[in-house]
Amino acid sequence: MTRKHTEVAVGILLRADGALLLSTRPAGKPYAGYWEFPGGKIEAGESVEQALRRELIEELGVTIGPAEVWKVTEHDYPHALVRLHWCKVHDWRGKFEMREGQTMAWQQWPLQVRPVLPGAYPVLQWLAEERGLAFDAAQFD
Ligand SMILES: Nc1nc2c([nH]c(=O)n2[C@H]2C[C@H](O)[C@@H](COP(=O)(O)OP(=O)(O)OP(=O)(O)O)O2)c(=O)[nH]1
Repeated sequence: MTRKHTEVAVGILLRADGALLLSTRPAGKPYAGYWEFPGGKIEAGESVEQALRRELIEELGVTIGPAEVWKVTEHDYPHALVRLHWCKVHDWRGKFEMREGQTMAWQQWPLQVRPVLPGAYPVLQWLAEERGLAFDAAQFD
């Protein structure tokens, strides 16, 4: 039987100084406590951009400006087969509030947080390559 994909919108929030935003997965979700990029499941009828805007208001209290899909990846977890639609985001407004009890961290390279969701490894690899840096996924398990 083929598994149905769960479509997910994910935001790579990039600060002017190059730092990117990661946050921890809230208690009660699969992989609770793992670091991830903010985002969540796309609901019926939503575009990636709409889903991302809604999720970031729900999770972080910030409203993002324009967001275009940069990469699409897939990851097969025991709990779900996910298709991740990654958007780089440079503009947002509002004050960050952890509305789901998570922790957030602006990270410069090399990233300091562990563990990171494995579904985010390919994008971390591309982001590192853009900066001419090496990325070793094994360090983030
Ligand atoms: N947000 C986010 N999800 C990711 C990343 N990498 C990755 O594999 N995923 C996967 C984990 C989950 O299976 C899925 C996101 O679903 P979720 O459960 O966090 O979404 P949600 O907030 O809409 O959840 P829900 O409570 O409404 O069910 O995507 C990432 O960097 N960020």
